[in-house]
Amino acid sequence: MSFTLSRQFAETEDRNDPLAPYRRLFPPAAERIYLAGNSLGLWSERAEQSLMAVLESWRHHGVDGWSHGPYPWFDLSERLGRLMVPLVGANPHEVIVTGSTTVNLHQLLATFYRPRGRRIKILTDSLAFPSDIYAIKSHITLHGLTVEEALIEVASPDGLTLDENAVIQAMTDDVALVILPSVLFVSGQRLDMATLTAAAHDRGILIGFDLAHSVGIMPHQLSAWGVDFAFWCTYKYLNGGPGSVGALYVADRHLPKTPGLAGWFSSDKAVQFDMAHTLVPSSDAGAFQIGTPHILSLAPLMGSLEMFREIPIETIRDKSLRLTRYLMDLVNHRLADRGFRIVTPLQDARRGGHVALAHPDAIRISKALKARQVIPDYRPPRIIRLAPSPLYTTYQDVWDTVNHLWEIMEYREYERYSPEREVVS
Ligand SMILES: Cc1ncc(COP(=O)(O)O)c(C=O)c1O
Ligand SMILES: Nc1c(O)cccc1C(=O)C[C@H](N)C(=O)O
Repeated sequence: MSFTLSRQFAETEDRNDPLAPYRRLFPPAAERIYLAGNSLGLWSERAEQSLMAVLESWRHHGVDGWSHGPYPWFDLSERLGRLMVPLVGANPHEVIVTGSTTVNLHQLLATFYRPRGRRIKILTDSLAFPSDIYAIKSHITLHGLTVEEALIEVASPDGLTLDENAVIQAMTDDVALVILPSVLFVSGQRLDMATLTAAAHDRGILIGFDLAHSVGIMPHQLSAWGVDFAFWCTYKYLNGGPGSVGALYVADRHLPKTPGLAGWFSSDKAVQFDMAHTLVPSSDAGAFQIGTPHILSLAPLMGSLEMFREIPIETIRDKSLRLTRYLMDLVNHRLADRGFRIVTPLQDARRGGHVALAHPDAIRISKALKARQVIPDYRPPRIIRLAPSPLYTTYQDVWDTVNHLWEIMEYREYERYSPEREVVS
């Protein structure tokens, strides 16, 4: 066995890892091998500290917490938006922390989907996250159109990945809007957002991306690529906690813009408390907020985003790629002939932060991993997703995971588990 496949290699990599000190800030990472950070990132001490600070501010200041204390709540969404700017490659006024992935997509569809004449269609893909499809269908029907006439879901050649050329070919002159994921949630394929954006614009089509599976794990250049809008969550690689507030980006050239769904937090902050019945929308992305920010669901994110302020996103991407490459190498060498197939693209530029393994016994293997305190998740069709999170996953975690898989297969341990799905996974 070559040195790179040995556990000593993993130990050496961990010793040389510039992000190693951050793992100590995530105590649960030492209690199990947590590889579900692409679903819900782990609790950190920093997140707890900022949550406690907000609770203390509420206790101490009451209603004055909106304007007093270490983190006044009134413009917290804007300030957190600015912390997010380096992660998505935008200008500060283009980003706001608000809503959730799905709610933000509703807001952006309400704002940017304007079917006119022949251009009535929304182009998306057959592998998109279901919530995005439900939101898109809602807006099509709200416009009095049928899904059959106005939705294009580009087919996948293999049920797991997309061919970007096929997506571009589907950008016909009846398409008004393209909505795509940056990284496919099952296979982990990363789409070429720059090329897709240029192709959409060449054809006079607006384009927006769901960044749920790429934010916090890789750099983006939304402004430079010319993306019209984007939306994402903060509870995966950004570790904001369950249900933490999401975020969105709207390109400068679309600002100022009246939001499709307005509320009093869409207001220009200088006049919001005039309580007038005519909305004066904020001139920046803050206009796409609706009601009172969910401060308790923003609070942990403040502490969590401090870590991202300290670390260049390129350093995170570098470790992420090294971890996933190492994982795939180990799977190829140690689990050959065990029925696994890596469905995530092997090229660095074409994959996101997780590795997806197809196996006929994926559910039972996932359960056997969990029983060994290794936390993956399962997604149809027969996919085990493994997401190393650079702030807290070690190379030794990766080596140990593959070793657990080897033992589970060697001793047929997975046969002890039922193939029934769990309700939430
Ligand atoms: C790609 C993608 N889009 C949308 C969602 C829905 O996010 P939310 O439930 O926060 O609206 C998720 C995750 O749940 C997701 O992974
Ligand atoms: N948002 C989630 C939830 O509320 C419960 C369980 C899982 C989730 C997820 O985020 C799953 C995730 N979007 C996925 O990639 O499958």
